[in-house]
Amino acid sequence: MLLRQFTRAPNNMNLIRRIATNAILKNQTVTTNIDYNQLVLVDVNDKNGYATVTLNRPPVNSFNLELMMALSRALDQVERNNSRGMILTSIIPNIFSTGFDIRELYQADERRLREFWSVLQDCWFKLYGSTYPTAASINGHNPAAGCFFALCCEYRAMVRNSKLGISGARLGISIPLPMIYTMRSVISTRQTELALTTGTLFTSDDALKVGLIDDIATDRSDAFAKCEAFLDRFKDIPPVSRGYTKRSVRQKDMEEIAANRQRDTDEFVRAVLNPEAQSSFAAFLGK
Ligand SMILES: CCCC/C=C\CC(=O)SCCNC(=O)CCNC(=O)[C@H](O)C(C)(C)COP(=O)(O)OP(=O)(O)OC[C@H]1O[C@@H](n2cnc3c(N)ncnc32)[C@H](O)[C@@H]1OP(=O)(O)O
Repeated sequence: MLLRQFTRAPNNMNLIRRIATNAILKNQTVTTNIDYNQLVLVDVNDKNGYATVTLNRPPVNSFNLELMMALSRALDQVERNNSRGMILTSIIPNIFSTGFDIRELYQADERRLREFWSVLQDCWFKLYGSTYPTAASINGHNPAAGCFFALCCEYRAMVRNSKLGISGARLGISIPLPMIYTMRSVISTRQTELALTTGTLFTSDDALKVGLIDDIATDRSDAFAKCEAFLDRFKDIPPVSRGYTKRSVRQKDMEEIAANRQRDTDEFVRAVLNPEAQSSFAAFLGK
């Protein structure tokens, strides 16, 4: 009960979340027969109160609408459980995520595409705007959208010999604002612009040098242990003041997206349906 009070969101952020949620309640595509609890696993460690959120869509954890929805539900669960912290990771041994499922983008149905982006926005509000401490245990390659979710966290440990970055430029996709704001919250504006306009995929050494990750790990269990050690740093910090401060740092970005959610979605649809991007997707899929 006490913990619930400590971790409650500031009122203005509740408003942002309400605006955000209302926007997607209209026109939702109904997806049936999906076991969302299996696509993203949520496990809470009783000893330290940390939740582990594990992406579980082999072979490469590509984000289709269903995986995105499962992540959104998992983040709700973490919030509801009043977890003391959260570690985002993947079940696949050497891959965190391949990013968006190209099959979701190629010759996409516009209505489903809009819903896809709307759910991504939700995930962003929930993860980037979370009050509890967050860490990403990057156990392998993480190009594109998976990198975006890892960057929403407060800390990243990545196993050596993996690559990470938001590579959309290589496919002819312009990068939407939530991704820009999120990367800019981790590295400088100059480095963000450079990374996103070149679609750079950073080696672990280069990612560490530029500040995209905080530590290099020897393997997945080392990455996970490093994430736990990061979360432990907040053990003696009162959570409510910590949460408010984190939210205040990130608030401007979220207010801007909440106020321009429709425009952000229109931009995403335009970016994905543009002929240059569509021919990259076709080439990827061997069409
Ligand atoms: C406006 C949007 C903002 C822009 C930002 C991001 C958008 C995106 O996220 S677009 C997606 C970008 N992602 C990529 O370009 C990554 C491409 N994939 C890879 O580099 C490798 O697959 C990876 C390093 C992740 C893993 O390599 P391997 O372990 O060698 O596996 P395979 O390459 O053999 O892949 C296995 C299997 O999965 C299929 N696959 C891989 N990625 C995707 C994907 N993004 N979408 C759909 N399918 C994907 C791949 O084709 C293989 O399929 P099969 O040949 O049928 O086995």
